[in-house]
Amino acid sequence: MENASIDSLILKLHDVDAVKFGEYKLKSGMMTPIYIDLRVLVSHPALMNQVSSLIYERVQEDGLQFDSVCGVPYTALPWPQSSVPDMNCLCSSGERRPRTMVRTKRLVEGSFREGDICLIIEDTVTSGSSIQETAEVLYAGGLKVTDAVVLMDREQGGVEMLASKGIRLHPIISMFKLLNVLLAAERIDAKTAQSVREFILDNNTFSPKKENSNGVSATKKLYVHPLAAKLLNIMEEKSSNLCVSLDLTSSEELLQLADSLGPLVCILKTHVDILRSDYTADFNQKLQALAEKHNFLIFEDRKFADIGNTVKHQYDGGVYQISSWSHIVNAHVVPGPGVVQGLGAVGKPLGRGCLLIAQMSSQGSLATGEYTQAALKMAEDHSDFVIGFICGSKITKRPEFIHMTPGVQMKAGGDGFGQQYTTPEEVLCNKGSDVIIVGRGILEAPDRRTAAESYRKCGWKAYTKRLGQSSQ
Ligand SMILES: O=c1ccn([C@@H]2O[C@H](COP(=O)(O)O)[C@@H](O)[C@H]2O)c(=O)[nH]1
Repeated sequence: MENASIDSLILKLHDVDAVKFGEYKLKSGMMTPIYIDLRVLVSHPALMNQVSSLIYERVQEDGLQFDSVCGVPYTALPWPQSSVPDMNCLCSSGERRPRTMVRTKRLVEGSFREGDICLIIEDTVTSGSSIQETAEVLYAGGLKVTDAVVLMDREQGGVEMLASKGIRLHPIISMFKLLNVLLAAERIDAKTAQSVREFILDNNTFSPKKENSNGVSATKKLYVHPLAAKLLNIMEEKSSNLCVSLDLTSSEELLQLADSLGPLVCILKTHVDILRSDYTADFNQKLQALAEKHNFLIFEDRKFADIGNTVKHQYDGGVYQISSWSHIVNAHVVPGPGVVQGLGAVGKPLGRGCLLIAQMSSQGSLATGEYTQAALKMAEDHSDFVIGFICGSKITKRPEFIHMTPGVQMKAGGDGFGQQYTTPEEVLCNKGSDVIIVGRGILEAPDRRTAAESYRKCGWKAYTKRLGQSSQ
């Protein structure tokens, strides 16, 4: 499915007022700053044709197998006829029909055989409950439902809720994509886009997530990668969400500092390729021993960015043999999913985890908008290896992913080479990140240990404040 056709559709939907910003009430009673009203499409046949083509494309691209199609009443009720014209189209009598009609009419209209698979088509999904209600009616009629296609996913838990009921949702437009396109076209300003993003992230309707929304305790979280669970346990045990970035050129100095700061950090980050000639293979073993002694994870900030086969070798072999000693590595998403697959081939059997670089702290970074969303999608598709993100702010409420933010110092500012610093409070309380990554804020301090302790204290206080817990 071409990005350009989705982008053009989003702009046209905005033109015809199918996307509105303001104060609106959803079916559930929830107030929302954005409302999607696709009923207007009946007055715009050309636009409806474009929607139908995109639905058809999605059906083909995702290889969906089904015997008949059913639209969710009322807006999407006629959509199957135009979207999948050669298919047997059914109509279900859902909750929204008057009761008398339900009693007097068949629940499912159209011809079908018991056990047929019916594809559901919907206009907009918030919680997924309308698709679920339609599916119930179809089940009662003897049909099976495995998949549903939706034009607009508000990204408020519908995908997860339906997945929990055995229905895969295939969205064409997602809320974050829509906001990015409208923002890029200057149809909305950055403030509006941000407030809608925050609303969406704060109003997830899928209850298992709500139960885990604090996310502070590994034991409270579902579906967490074992390494992410270990990290969350370390954070709680040590009251630390500080990742220290030891960007030093001497192995000896690095190891000494690791021993000194080890008790204060949950992660120790390295750039092993900046070490000078005093690097020897036993550096890896010594660092591992310190990680055991002080209970921290090692994160080699290698930022892999090549095709799968190459990163596999870079991770596993070469001078540094990174996979043998680093619990966590990271990767740019620019090569596509092959980079995660290549790293995963090495890292998964070793129980390692990967962070995807969804955003960067440097000025003028190109890792924004759609790129960030692509990183999120890649993480979702590889959650058996990806444990979270390098990012400036929380990009997903999915509890299995940990957000780690570099470019942190006690005072906001920069370094003259494009690095941009934000304070721990801003990153953890306002941007919703989980872990702060601090390098020169500690390395250039007159007393590194005292500085690290200040960052630990301040970081943990801000994090626990956000989670509504008391700091220790
Ligand atoms: O977007 C990014 C990604 C990685 N980094 C790395 O974090 C540290 C930050 O060091 P400071 O001294 O605190 O600036 C460094 O190792 C970077 O390579 C980043 O800064 N931004």
